[in-house]
Amino acid sequence: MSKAPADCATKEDIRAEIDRLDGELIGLLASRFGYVRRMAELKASPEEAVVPARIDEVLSHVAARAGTAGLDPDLARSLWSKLIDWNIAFERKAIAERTGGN
Ligand SMILES: O=C(O)C(=O)C[C@]1(C(=O)O)C=C[C@@H](O)C=C1
Repeated sequence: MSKAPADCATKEDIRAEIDRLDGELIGLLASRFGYVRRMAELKASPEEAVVPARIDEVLSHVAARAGTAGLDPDLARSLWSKLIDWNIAFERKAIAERTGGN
């Protein structure tokens, strides 16, 4: 059973909770990536991988939600920027391989 931070009495307790949450985060990130993979199948050319307006929207959303949740909005922006950069590179490559473009 999971323990709230205040109920953790030892460093081991805390690390067990961190490991549990990291596992959940990986599962969520893998689910998110499933949609990115599908998005790459629907885009017609590698140039479509970068969608600046949508990137701004996603970063604004996560920063706002982080702030509400008590997490630093800059941390959320930084993590999602990295994630989106990686997704863009993935999409570019996947679309180029499928269409023969570059
Ligand atoms: O919304 C898209 O078009 C996506 O491909 C998803 C996503 C993202 O990871 O959220 C990835 C790349 C785009 O430049 C913008 C957003």
